[in-house]
Amino acid sequence: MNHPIVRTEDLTKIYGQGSTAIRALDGVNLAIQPGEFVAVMGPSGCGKSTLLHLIGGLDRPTSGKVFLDGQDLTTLNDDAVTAIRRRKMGFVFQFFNLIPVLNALENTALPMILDGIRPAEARQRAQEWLERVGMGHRLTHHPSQLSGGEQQRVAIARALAADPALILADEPTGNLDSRSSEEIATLLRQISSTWERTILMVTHDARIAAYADRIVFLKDGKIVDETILEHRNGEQTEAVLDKMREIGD
Ligand SMILES: Nc1ncnc2c1ncn2[C@@H]1O[C@H](COP(=O)(O)OP(=O)(O)OP(=O)(O)O)[C@@H](O)[C@H]1O
Repeated sequence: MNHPIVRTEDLTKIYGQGSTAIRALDGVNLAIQPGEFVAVMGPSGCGKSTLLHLIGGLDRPTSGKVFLDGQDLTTLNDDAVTAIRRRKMGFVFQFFNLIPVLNALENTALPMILDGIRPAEARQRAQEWLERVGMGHRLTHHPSQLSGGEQQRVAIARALAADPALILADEPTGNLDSRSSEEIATLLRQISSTWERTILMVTHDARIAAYADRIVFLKDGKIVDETILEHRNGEQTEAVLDKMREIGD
């Protein structure tokens, strides 16, 4: 078996104290293999965002560990976690988070330039990834000149261009219509299958989750079920919906 890119060990997050304490995550053990595309689903408030934030080093657990590429993030100071986040993780958000005054190429190149990569090389890598995600014809467009689906493609190129070990996607289709959502899910599938990148995605949408290799179901902060998908092209949406009903939405 491969060495996992991500592994959590009894990951627990408690918000607040005493009688108002909320156990948002409760002893989560999850391993994600290189090149795997994993979706996390579960009812509202079950801890999906908390899990993504802890793995992404955006917040710290109450107890338990997060290993990224074998390194325990929970033992590092904030500066070291920030450096790992910048070099080893790519984030994709629901609202794209592109910089309005920069064009697609500049948005994609900026994180690399901030990380010390020469601007010419950063722009070249940015252009290559924009072409791969189907945005080669929109390099000089600004976010306001792009559709939601196109903006998300730019955000995905930006996340990939720095060659991260892990892509974390938080409701990447949450702000898109159903056609654009399926196109973005198809692109994420391709990023995993063709370019062998590792993806952890949180989603409410069973149709989108059905493009992953594996779906992990969370409830009340615990992993309660897991489904390995055979088709990975959205065809098994009904089976995912059945599982969600079984778990209780
Ligand atoms: N900063 C915080 N302070 C206190 N409680 C919090 C905080 N963040 C999250 N929670 C609580 O922790 C639990 C898990 O929240 P989380 O946002 O991880 O759930 P989720 O599954 O992502 O929900 P949704 O699907 O609605 O986005 C919820 O009960 C939430 O109210």
